[in-house]
Amino acid sequence: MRSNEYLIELRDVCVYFTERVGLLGKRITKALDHVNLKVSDGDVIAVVGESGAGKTTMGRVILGLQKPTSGVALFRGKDIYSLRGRDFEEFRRSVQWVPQDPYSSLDPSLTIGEQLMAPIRKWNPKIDASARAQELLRLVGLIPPSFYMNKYPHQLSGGQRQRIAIARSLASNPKLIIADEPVTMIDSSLRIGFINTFIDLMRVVNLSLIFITHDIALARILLLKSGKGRVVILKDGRIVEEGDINEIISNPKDEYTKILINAAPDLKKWLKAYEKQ
Ligand SMILES: Nc1ncnc2c1ncn2[C@@H]1O[C@H](COP(=O)(O)OP(=O)(O)OP(=O)(O)O)[C@@H](O)[C@H]1O
Repeated sequence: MRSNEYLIELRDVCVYFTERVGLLGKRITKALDHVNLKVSDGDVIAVVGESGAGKTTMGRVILGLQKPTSGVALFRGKDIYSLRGRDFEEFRRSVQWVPQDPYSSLDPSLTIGEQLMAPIRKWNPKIDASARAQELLRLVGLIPPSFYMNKYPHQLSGGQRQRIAIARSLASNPKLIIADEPVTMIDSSLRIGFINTFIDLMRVVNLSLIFITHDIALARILLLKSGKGRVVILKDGRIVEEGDINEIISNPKDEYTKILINAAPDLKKWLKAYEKQ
């Protein structure tokens, strides 16, 4: 595949943060360390790692928010950090972010309708913003949409707010959504419903998804339900394993992957049942 056929490509990307320690000393954190990643249209990638592994930094590099210290991040074969004019607009439209905490991304003083219609008008000035906002609400399972249009964020549950954040990320008709621990703040009983929402969206809207999580069991559910995709295991800024989730879970090559598996009780049960087969 030629590089411009990938939606996103990270080539040998390093992100090093240098902090002063005392008067003369400095500490270097290798948030990403020689990372290579290829994302094609329609891909589902679960990025799994413990706190501090570099997951959010990887997302920020792809979003154009964190310039690599070295290496390149490409959007359709062009360096994200050199994009200008139309290419930059196309990139901004195509790659969107669903944050962990919808409180931080929603404006408490605006109704849900207003928060959705603003980006719709920005990206598609010619379409009926109200109709499109209601269509997006329906897509993320908030039905009837008219009920939600005039509500304020504080009038909704955490799960509903997170669905609004997903709807808003769709306003530009993106090609890729990067969801950073999108279900962490949601009650565990509702998480599977969220995973289903993402999977439905990918089918209906033809999206690629990078799903960031510390929970390898959740990654497995996402990948199995979507019927495609792969897992990327990040540790200390490095990709230690990448591939089919079931293969990696049943035959982890890296000690760190074993630690992640042991930290997920559901997976241990699944592995036992799998070994008995
Ligand atoms: N702006 C920054 N300045 C200094 N160090 C940073 C900065 N941003 C991230 N780091 C460090 O880089 C490493 C990776 O951070 P990152 O937020 O990408 O990890 P993460 O896997 O997303 O963790 P979490 O699951 O806790 O969000 C951490 O050690 C973090 O402290």
